[in-house]
Amino acid sequence: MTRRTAVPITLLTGFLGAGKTTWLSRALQDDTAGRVAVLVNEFGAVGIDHLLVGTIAPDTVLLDSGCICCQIRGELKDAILNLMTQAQNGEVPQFDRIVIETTGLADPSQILSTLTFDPVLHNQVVLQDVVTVADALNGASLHAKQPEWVAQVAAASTILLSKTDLVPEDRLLGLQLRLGLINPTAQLLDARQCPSFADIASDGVNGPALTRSRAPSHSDGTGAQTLSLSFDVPLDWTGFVVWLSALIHRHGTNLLRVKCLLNSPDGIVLIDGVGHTLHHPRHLDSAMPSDQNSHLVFIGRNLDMALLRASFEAFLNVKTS
Ligand SMILES: Nc1nc2c(ncn2[C@@H]2O[C@H](COP(=O)(O)OP(=O)(O)OP(=O)(O)O)[C@@H](O)[C@H]2O)c(=O)[nH]1
Repeated sequence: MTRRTAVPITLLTGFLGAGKTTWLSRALQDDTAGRVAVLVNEFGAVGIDHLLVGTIAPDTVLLDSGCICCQIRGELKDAILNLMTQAQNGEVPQFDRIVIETTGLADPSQILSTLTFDPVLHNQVVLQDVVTVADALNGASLHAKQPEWVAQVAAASTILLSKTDLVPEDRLLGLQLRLGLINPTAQLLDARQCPSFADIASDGVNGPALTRSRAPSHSDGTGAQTLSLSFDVPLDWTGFVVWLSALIHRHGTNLLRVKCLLNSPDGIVLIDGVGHTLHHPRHLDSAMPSDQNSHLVFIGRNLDMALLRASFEAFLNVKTS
């Protein structure tokens, strides 16, 4: 029996809303992508990213809710081993690379340790790249205060700067300097100019920065909370926009991430917010959960999530589950 060589793993990390899914979707569509299996870990009871990526890579696996780095490391290992077995049995297509997209709140050093030192995984997979997407718009202010952001930057073999189109050159230079101070060995690239896995390949000199990561470790005590709301009735758009704007205005610094996949009369719309920034809504052709419900996910710190739900329901006159 021929023994399969270890499958390379690309660990894709970056703070909430940095642009991980955007870059990954692009890389998967590149002609040189090859055969890729994707594992997505999301913070929040309702996964949205796997739906977006899943339209491109149908075998995308959503890991159960919970942070990969502290709660479900066993599940990550099982998911990898399951994938390998399924590919061997012909139940899923063969793949030459595994990409793991972590939640924006994961400290990669814990995951690196599992991938590198687990005695079973050790023979099956090899960690090839640690790619950290750093948000040029929010990186220098909002994210830099978060311990997970520092840990992600510190662990990178490649840092992909996203949203460079949204910031002036001088601000970009400031952030680049800062990133270089935290992790002087990572290669620093513009995410929009590097659309493929070949672009981000580290040269082997850097290697995954397991031992260099001295950033504070992430624990459940960071105070991050998540709220997921689902509903199946049409939404009052004007009311929703007013409510969301007020929420972001009031809680922008504590509200780390908003993601809404809405079933509207005009089709499926994705609304994306990072801190105070609300990105342009995007119409999606597919990527709707089979239940056809609308889903909202909020991630924040020091927020009263019960109050947030009550406020949404009262303002929009919608009952959520
Ligand atoms: N203008 C601009 N917008 C971007 C860029 N990259 C990402 N975005 C937008 O930023 C928002 C968040 O991007 P995602 O790719 O969902 O970020 P993420 O890191 O996967 O988010 P989480 O999984 O929630 O942590 C989306 O609305 C994207 O369209 C970029 O380079 N330029």
